[in-house]
Amino acid sequence: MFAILEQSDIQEIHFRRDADSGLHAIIAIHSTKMGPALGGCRFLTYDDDNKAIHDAIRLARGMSYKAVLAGVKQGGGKSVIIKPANYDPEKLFTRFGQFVESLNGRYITAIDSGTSAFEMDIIANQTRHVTSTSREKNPSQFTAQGVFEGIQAAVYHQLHTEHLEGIRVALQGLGNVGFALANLLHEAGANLIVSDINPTRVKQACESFQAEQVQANAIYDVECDVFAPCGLGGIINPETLSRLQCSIVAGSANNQLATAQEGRELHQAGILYAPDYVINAGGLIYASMHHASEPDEHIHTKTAEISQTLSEIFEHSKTQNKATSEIADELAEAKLSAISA
Ligand SMILES: NC(=O)c1ccc[n+]([C@@H]2O[C@H](COP(=O)([O-])OP(=O)(O)OC[C@H]3O[C@@H](n4cnc5c(N)ncnc54)[C@H](O)[C@@H]3O)[C@@H](O)[C@H]2O)c1
Repeated sequence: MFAILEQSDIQEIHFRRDADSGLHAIIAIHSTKMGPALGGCRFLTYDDDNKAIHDAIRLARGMSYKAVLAGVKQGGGKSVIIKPANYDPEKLFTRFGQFVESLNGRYITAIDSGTSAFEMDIIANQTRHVTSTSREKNPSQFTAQGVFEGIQAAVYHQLHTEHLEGIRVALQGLGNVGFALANLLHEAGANLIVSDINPTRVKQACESFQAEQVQANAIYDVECDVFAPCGLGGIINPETLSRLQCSIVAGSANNQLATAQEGRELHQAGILYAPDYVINAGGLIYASMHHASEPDEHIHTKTAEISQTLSEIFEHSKTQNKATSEIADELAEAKLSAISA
């Protein structure tokens, strides 16, 4: 286990099992150097426990990198609850809230795939170290806004146009972020090709945004300007990469690259990749700054800085002929190591 922690430079990992509620939860904390670790709570089914542990670890590190490049005073953390076949949400998330509380504020939880304000409200009865409850705005709106502006920056850099009118965007995943992003893109005049494993979401997107639909696995083959992954991670992998017919990959999903190698290969293929943890920082910015009672205008200003950071990464990638994913990692690591422990 320590080898795994060392590999990802993880500071702490906590486990909680509760037989009564069926809770099997993991909280990974990458670093608290910049402040309490903040990161969402995933509630998904996993084939085996190791996959859940790896998810928590990888995502926690991404949160540190995300926070330091977004300029918010948080460390990186993530939690995963392995979704049981049968469960009472009130009981399960009450126990999880107690787990979060037991860490005395070193970890602050938030929504992520599989959780919503409903679960956060249950957690909030047990701890104040929680964001994105129903008393707050949905952070996904801020994530979508940041991704939208990041796509604009990528299109400007790669296609030399300031407008999204007529730009073809293949959007994978129409959940909290994907659907809000589709709305913004549609309003800006982009043409959408969408996929989701949930047919209801696809139908809604087709009706609302005059989007074309493709089967979930066919989204990689769509000829487009931008491929926007907004579902789950690991979708840029040896099987999918050679199929991509886009100029830009820019979406909200965390850990889009299966390995660092795919980042290099995208660069070699001339596809501009907007590093996931940079472009999708809007939700973290909102959660962090709202938790610290900062006014909305400061939150919007900070969210708008995402596209500036991306533009700098794109420029460095061009001048150094290096993958954007490597440039972003180097930038985040340099900033993190400049902060004293
Ligand atoms: N919500 C946020 O503010 C936020 C912030 C940063 C990063 N993210 C990341 O963005 C991604 C989406 O987040 P979300 O909150 O919208 O999650 P969500 O669970 O609301 O939506 C995910 C959507 O993807 C769909 N999906 C799953 N597998 C798919 C597949 N193979 N093909 C097509 N669609 C598929 C699901 O049916 C669902 O509609 C996740 O990777 C999440 O970690 C979200």
